[in-house]
Amino acid sequence: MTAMNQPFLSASGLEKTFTLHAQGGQQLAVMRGLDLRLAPGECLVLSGRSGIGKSTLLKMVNGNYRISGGSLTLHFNARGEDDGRLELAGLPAQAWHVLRRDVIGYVSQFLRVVPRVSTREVVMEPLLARGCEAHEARQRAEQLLARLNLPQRLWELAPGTFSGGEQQRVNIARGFIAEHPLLLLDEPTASLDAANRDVVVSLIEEAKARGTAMLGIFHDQDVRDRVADRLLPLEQYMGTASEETP
Ligand SMILES: Nc1ncnc2c1ncn2[C@@H]1O[C@H](COP(=O)(O)OP(=O)(O)OP(=O)(O)O)[C@@H](O)[C@H]1O
Repeated sequence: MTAMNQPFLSASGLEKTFTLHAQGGQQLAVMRGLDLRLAPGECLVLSGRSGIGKSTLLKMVNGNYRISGGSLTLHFNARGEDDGRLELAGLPAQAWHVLRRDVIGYVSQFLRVVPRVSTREVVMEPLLARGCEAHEARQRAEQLLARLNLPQRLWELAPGTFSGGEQQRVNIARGFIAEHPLLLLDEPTASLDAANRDVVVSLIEEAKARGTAMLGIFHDQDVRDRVADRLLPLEQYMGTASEETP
């Protein structure tokens, strides 16, 4: 087996149960027994009906949701960078901070806006956090914003008042700028027009070519067909909470 066939991310028997503290500690079993292998340069697309647990899985991989059971593992040796496996269940907060800076990028559906921070700075920030020179980060940010057709007059403004599609493009630029080896994509094209969807497809293809492993959710069938190397249907891994819903 070549290094490219080794997974960069794997899950085995992964489980997620939410405890609803506001509702008397009621347990909501969303996922059980999920297995996956994601290789460098591969885009695996999560499929399944609304509420099946697609975003939940991305949030577990990003460390936003605690892992309830099973294992979720990064394999650094698959990229020839380091010899080792890193188990993500139970990692301390500081380790997640470093992982999100250097390893795991996340394009969420909605931009989390910090007031008074300009669009250009929002996009530059992941590179600056890694110690990249400001002029280089600025150049990369501007290239991406231009590619995503965000008008230059908006670059100096904080994106809080931008339209949904404009905010999504800022989010995409911020997510792709740091070229993390693992990228999580939660409906990155949901609010975009056809021309900008094409730009995102190109960004994904380029990321694949440099060996980025991607786990994504794409409701747009056309985009999904263009970017997916494989689909992972989540129905087979649903917990009892989903079985109760028609
Ligand atoms: N923080 C949370 N607390 C409690 N339950 C949650 C939480 N986050 C998600 N859930 C529940 O987990 C289930 C899966 O939700 P999730 O958002 O992962 O679904 P999805 O497949 O991404 O849906 P959609 O396609 O509609 O976005 C849902 O029943 C949801 O109510």
